[in-house]
Amino acid sequence: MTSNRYLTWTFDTFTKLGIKGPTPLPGLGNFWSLYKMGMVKFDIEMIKKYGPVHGVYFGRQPLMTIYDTSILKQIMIKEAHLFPNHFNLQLFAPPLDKILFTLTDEHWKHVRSVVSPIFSSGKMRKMSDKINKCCKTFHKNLKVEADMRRTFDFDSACDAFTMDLIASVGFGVSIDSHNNPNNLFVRMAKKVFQNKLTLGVVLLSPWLLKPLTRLGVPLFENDFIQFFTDVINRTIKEKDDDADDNELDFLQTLINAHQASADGDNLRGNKDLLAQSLSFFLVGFETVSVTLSYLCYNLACYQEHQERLFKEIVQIIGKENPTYDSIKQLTYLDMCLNETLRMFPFATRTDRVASQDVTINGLFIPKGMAVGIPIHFLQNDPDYWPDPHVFNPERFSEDNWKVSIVDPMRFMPFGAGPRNCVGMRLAKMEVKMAVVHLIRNFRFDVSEKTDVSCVVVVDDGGGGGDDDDDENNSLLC
Ligand code: HEM
Repeated sequence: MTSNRYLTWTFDTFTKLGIKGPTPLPGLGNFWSLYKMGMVKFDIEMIKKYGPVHGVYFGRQPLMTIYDTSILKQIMIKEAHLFPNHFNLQLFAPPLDKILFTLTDEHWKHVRSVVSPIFSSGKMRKMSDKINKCCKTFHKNLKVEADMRRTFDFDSACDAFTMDLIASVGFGVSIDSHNNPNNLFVRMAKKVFQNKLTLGVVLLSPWLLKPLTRLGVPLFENDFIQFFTDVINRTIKEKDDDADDNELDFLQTLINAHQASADGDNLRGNKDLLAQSLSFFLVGFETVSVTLSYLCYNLACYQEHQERLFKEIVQIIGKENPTYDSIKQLTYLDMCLNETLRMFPFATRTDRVASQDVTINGLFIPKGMAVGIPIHFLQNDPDYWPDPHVFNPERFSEDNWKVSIVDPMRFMPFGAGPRNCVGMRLAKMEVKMAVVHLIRNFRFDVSEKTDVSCVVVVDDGGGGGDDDDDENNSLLC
């Protein structure tokens, strides 16, 4: 039985297609096993047990997990027009139901074409100053900890840095959230991820969300939405037509794009505008923070790679502020970042939905079927990546990448095809510029006190970065 966009729940959906999978629980699908094991382990177990194409029930939605990269290439790239949308759990109430990630078909195409130029290389170049400013605040805050030689939570420091970035790059607001946790912007932004009740519902029975939302229980608190609606309305009102292009933040650029067409309908109304601005928080905050944190952790664990990276940074960037163009020369940094994204991709999986019945490489995929793409296991399968848990940036050296038979579908931390991550360029630039500022000033080491999130920066890296004139920077984080 097929509905307009999704397949409806029937126990024999996969049996009819001749596809194996774990037995679902009535009403919960395979949620219980998924909840117990976590997404990554669940994917690995299911692939081992039921093969590279198998069926699971994600709540009420049958979902075909596909691990075969030749089929994935067709779905995500070559035949992407047949799989234009994400599987939308319809978690979000307005206006968040309009964020790019959840939009579908023509509406998605339209908004993506408006949003994409915001992430062009030209625009990225103009972002450098703002990012450097946030990096310097980050460095200053870490130095305080270093001077006191105390252990602290590096993840939280990365969160604060990323929050400053979003406020500055996204909304043109300059903050230091590490030292001002009670700042209104910081408090409102933190509310994004704080509604525990509805998050619990999302995990256990997502289909309850719609009725709950109708009863007035939103996924996100209303004052958060109201705060950002006011920011946007104020910015529209105060729009400065003579503003220097370098000064434009994303919100202002979006507003310009919105108002560029004669009918003002480039983004369909302020709701689209609000949604795209808010999506900076939903998709641009934790992704960058976690990636930066893991990269520094890897460098702390593998001192020889940190040393090599330090030398590259000192040689190529020296004391200068890094820029969009200068960081392109940091090939070893690129390798280290890629290897981190391979080991710890923020999105452990992504998905697509078939818009019509289609047969790919002999596999029949009915209209409305959701296809699950297990990014984490594709990038960590020991049969393909030897010693996948070892941080080995050499895997991404130009020579190895060229001569080895690396299948590009086995490295897709930002997804693939027309529906890939629109913010990839910005994300990579933010992480790399932060690493330049940190590594030339500090040396990261693993703390003996804690295992994962804390690293110890024992001394000034000796790179003499411009961030600080003092010698002997020492830091525990
Ligand atoms: C290291 C950081 C990041 C990672 C690993 C990441 C990863 C991803 C992935 C895997 C997807 C799904 C792609 C697919 O299904 O093919 C995605 C989509 C998306 N990302 Fe990112 N992302 C990051 C940072 C950002 C940032 C900084 C922004 C914007 C400020 C952003 C905006 C988006 C948007 C808007 C989409 C939806 C695109 C669409 O549906 O057209 N991401 N991201």
